[in-house]
Amino acid sequence: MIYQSPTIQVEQLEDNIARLCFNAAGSVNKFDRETLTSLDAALDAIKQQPNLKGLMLVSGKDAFIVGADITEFLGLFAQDDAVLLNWLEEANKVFNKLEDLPFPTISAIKGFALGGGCETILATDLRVADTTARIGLPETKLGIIPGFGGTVRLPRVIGADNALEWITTGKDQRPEAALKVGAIDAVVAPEALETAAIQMLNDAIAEKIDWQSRRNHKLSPLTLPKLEAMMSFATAKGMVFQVAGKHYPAPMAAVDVIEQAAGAKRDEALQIEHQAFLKLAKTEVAQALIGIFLNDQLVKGKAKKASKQAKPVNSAAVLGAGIMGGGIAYQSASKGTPIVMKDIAQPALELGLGEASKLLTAQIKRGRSTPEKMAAVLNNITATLDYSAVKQADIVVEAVVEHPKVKATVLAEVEEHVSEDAIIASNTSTISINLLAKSLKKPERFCGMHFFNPVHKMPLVEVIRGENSSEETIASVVAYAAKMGKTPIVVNDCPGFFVNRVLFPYFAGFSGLLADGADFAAIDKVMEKQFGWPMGPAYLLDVVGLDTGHHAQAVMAEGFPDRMGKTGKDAIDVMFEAQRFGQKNAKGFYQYSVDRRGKPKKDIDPVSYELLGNTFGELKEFTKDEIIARTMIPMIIETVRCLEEGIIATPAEADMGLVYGLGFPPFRGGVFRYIDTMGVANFVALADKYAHLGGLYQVTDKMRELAANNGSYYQA
Ligand SMILES: NC(=O)c1ccc[n+]([C@@H]2O[C@H](COP(=O)([O-])OP(=O)(O)OC[C@H]3O[C@@H](n4cnc5c(N)ncnc54)[C@H](O)[C@@H]3O)[C@@H](O)[C@H]2O)c1
Repeated sequence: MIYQSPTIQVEQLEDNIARLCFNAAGSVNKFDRETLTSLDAALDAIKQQPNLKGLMLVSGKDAFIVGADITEFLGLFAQDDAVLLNWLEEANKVFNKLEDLPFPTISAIKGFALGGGCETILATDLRVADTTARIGLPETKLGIIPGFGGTVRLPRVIGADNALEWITTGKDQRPEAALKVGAIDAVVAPEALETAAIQMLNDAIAEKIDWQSRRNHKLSPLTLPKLEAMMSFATAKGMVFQVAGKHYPAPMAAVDVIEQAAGAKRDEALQIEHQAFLKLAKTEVAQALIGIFLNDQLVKGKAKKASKQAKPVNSAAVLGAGIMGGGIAYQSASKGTPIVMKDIAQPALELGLGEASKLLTAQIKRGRSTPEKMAAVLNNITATLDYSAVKQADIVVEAVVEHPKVKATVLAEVEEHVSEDAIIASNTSTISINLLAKSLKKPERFCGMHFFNPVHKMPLVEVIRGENSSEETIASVVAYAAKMGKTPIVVNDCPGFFVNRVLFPYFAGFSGLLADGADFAAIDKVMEKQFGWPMGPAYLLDVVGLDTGHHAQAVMAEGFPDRMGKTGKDAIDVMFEAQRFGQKNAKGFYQYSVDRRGKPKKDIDPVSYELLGNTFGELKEFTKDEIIARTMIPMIIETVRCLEEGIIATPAEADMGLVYGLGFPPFRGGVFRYIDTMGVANFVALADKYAHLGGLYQVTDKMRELAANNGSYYQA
């Protein structure tokens, strides 16, 4: 044994080859500080070993190295520039040490080699992957750029154009794609990985492969003719701006760094990378995106824990084959849980199955599925008008029309037909879970399972705990949602549950602005372009449907009369009364048509201005800040109330619910990250300026207390 630590072991093989194995104690290898220090020491030990002729890097896990330890990032990035720069320089010395060894080196890659893992393999002279490998630099997705030499080595290995694409998109690559651009030198079967790597290393040792000139190429400036360089970078910048947009600066910074460092040798190029990294690491966007990554891990961890307590769900049933029922059936079937879809009307069943076929056909067209897979998914859906097929279901999801009496009847009926221990869940969006539970003999087996439309696209599922829901019921529904590929978040029962409870105050803020003469299209523009929502509130209401919105608003007003009770007619009422229901009947705030290529089109409609003008008078101008404050403050305060009342368990889950359920701009990280970034005291001061607008603008006592104590919702 040449070297041993809890994360790395180095042994000497025949032919004077050293085998360095990353093998941390946990389930994966990642680059935390301990592993970096260990790698440094291992390389020193290797350098001191006489007679070595080559080094092979391998992993003792299913994956090579999944990346840097992101849990260390927020704490690290909060430190002074000098500390952060020192960390970068020390880490890069280790990678340079690996690159500068006096003999050829090779990486044998299986599974993920991402971020720091990818930067490790780039520091060796040769790379062999097996068919399970996934290679890439995802850092820009976290609002930063690669910091361990990725922006320097990758363009020198695979060319500027390819590297720009890899780094700015952050996507991981399959081995065939990596081989095609020269990121790796061979792809082999998993069982042949180490043998193939040793063979290639021996070829290099025997000078059959010119590893020295490959290495020199990595240490030198990028060789690009001037005109070509200008074209590459200009094209990349145009593309990046279009895709990432102004709110996501990291991809553009990556292009700049590669361009600036193109004429430099390795060490100078690395300095350019360090400086850009330092700047990005301090941005609010990086904090928000890293926060989202960590929150996502937390939510996934909770789902994983729940699956240990869950009852296995081998077959499911959905009642109602409408928009939601059809979507739920498709999602369950395509993720491998057979499902019975029951309705009371044959045409509804045909519609539900038709929707599933449409989605599957689209996937085949995009090359993401095959006719065989499509047949298998459709075979997993049994459409029926009869309850008897529901008998063997482990879980039944009720998704019939949104009517308390109909749902009560259907729930009581289904309980008569299912097995003793089957779980029953409702996809209601507005009816109290505690109220619906009253129709069941065994309310402990019941909870809410609130999907979002369209089911196959929207990642969130709210799992709603009623006062009688058992923990096993909740755990089983959470596990089933996760098995369907969704992100489940558990909330307690209240009007609107979590997502709609915080959405409607935002709509109320929007309606208030319109009542004071604001232009809805101007509001949408600010909320989309400035704040970053995928749709502004008027457009969102059109998509949700103003009939649905009108109904849900009434439920919220009844649930929280002090804050959400209405005093007069608002913009939603005006649209509803004029039967402008939104996209569904082509008229809402906007008007909708289909363009020549068959794509849906949205236009300004003078009629809606006339209707609103008749009720609220002349249009007035509002500043961007006023628009953002008046719409966002009610949503933010209501989110805080949900946390204080225990409707949602943690700021992390609330923020993920907002990002996944409503498309809250990821670069802002969610409501709690947004307040923390602004400073709780600053937020309270801002809300106080608008307190005269009513109960939705009144901050809670606890918020005031937190502001006074200089506190925050997240701990760094
Ligand atoms: N559409 C959305 O955006 C959305 C989002 C989240 C939740 N939801 C909720 O999902 C549920 C269904 O909504 P939808 O939009 O799919 O409605 P929908 O009108 O498209 O479908 C309802 C289906 O239920 C069927 N049905 C009626 N009575 C039945 C019975 N006794 N047994 C079996 N089937 C019966 C109808 O034939 C119809 O096919 C509602 O509770 C709704 O609030 C809807």
